[in-house]
Amino acid sequence: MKVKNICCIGAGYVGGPTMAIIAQKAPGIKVTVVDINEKRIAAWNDADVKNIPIYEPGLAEVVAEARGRNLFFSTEVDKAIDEADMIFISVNTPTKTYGIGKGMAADLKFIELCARQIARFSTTDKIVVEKSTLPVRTAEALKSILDNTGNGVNFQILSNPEFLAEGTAVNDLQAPDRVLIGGDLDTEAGKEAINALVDVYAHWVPRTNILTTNVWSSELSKLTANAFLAQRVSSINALSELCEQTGADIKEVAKAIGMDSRIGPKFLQASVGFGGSCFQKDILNLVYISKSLGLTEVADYWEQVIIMNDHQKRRFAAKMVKTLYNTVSGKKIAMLGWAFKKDTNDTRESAAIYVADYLLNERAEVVVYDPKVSEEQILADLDYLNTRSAEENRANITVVNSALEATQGAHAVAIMTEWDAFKTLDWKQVYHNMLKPAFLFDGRRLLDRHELEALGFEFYAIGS
Ligand SMILES: NC(=O)C1=CN([C@@H]2O[C@H](COP(=O)(O)OP(=O)(O)OC[C@H]3O[C@@H](n4cnc5c(N)ncnc54)[C@H](O)[C@@H]3O)[C@@H](O)[C@H]2O)C=CC1
Ligand SMILES: O=C(O)[C@H]1O[C@H](OP(=O)(O)OP(=O)(O)OC[C@H]2O[C@@H](n3ccc(=O)[nH]c3=O)[C@H](O)[C@@H]2O)[C@H](O)[C@@H](O)[C@@H]1O
Repeated sequence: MKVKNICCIGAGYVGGPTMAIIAQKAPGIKVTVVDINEKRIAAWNDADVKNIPIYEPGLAEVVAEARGRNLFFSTEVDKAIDEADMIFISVNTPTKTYGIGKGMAADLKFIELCARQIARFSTTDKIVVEKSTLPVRTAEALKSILDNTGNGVNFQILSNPEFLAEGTAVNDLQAPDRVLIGGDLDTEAGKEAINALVDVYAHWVPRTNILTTNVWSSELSKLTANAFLAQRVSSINALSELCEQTGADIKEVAKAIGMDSRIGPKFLQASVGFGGSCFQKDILNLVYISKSLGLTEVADYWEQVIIMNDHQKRRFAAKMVKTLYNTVSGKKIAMLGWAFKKDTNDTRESAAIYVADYLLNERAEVVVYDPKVSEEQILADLDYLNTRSAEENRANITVVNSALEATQGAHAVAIMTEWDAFKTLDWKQVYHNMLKPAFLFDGRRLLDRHELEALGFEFYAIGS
């Protein structure tokens, strides 16, 4: 079967970029991305392509090329479902905040709603593709809903997890290390569905890089990949603390071990802690599944990755307080960066949120600058923690429009996100702007200690 019409439910960080690339690379396929969030869809359709809702290098150009040709954004979910022969589900699967599994399990209510909607509005056979990250065996639940509530049409369910990283999404999608497709390898209809999706990707991905497995392996591989990646960050961060106590330098250690081809150099950058919408959520999900199956040791093993990450964020904030003579009360602290990594406007689970919260508890006056994150988002992130009232947050945090403005009259500066622009900042001017001694805390190992100390800064960097 040849796919002609794709619908993707969910126009977020995954659905938007993924479908834009499919539309760009397969101009013969009509791709419609739908969402219930009208504001988001309006932004995707904004006449000025610079206003699309997700900042991702190179994405606006791809959208400009395909939008209106074979790429469409719409709120008409039902219509797009019925017209499509393949439907991607790319909705959010956050950690549950209520009931059984609260704080650990993935909340699948949005997935179930999609399944029920697909069942209700489908009048022809469909291939349904899990693009969202899901607990292993979710396809079983999807199948049950689709088969029991549908109009008698046939559904094939595939798992096709997404491995893109934010900030590099376009490149990751255009040249993926691999594409993973899980499906029912035991039936002809299952194999046909798998081949249909393989053919979509084969428009630009070499067939040798398209891996097909059974559904459960595919679902579990996604959680496993994120767990391994996050584990590397927690491992290097654990050792960064040891470096600080012993005179070793985490950058030198990372380089030394990374040159071992069995270990490899990637994902060994010590930091103030990993953030992003997925690492924590997916590991918690893995821990929850393991616990549910009675695998206590497996659960404890992976939970440690999160425990270490929380420790790293707290430790960084505590170090600031200790260095500033054990009090930051009434002191102005400039935080440079709020996004969870550079080249994205996404702030979900960013370490900056937790460090700011800690400093606000210590009654600091926090000033934030991020080149891509709005004041509205920063305040919403803090309010979401519910640590204090919205009024109290607004009284003690200020968001400004430049790094230099943020550092004016500050007691300390903290680098929270590794934006390239912070590397080339006029640090001499920053020093001049600040109260003395001028404390600088580098949570990303972005700056050169010798240069900054030569300018007069009291310099602290993670892992040295
Ligand atoms: N953000 C990332 O870099 C990656 C995320 N993932 C996974 O992809 C999934 C989606 O993540 P994001 O795109 O970041 O989430 P997101 O929150 O940016 O986007 C999800 C969208 O789905 C929409 N939605 C929810 N229910 C809907 C419904 N019933 N009908 C229509 N639209 C609906 C929401 O309005 C929202 O715009 C998650 O499972 C996540 O774990 C996987 C790889 C990378
Ligand atoms: O499932 C997902 O959502 C995605 O999660 C991550 O992608 P992402 O969170 O966008 O970004 P990463 O580059 O993985 O960074 C995650 C966090 O770890 C931090 N990090 C990363 C690498 C490193 O060496 N050190 C480090 O502190 C980053 O600063 C960031 O806060 C994975 O890299 C993707 O493969 C996956 O698809």
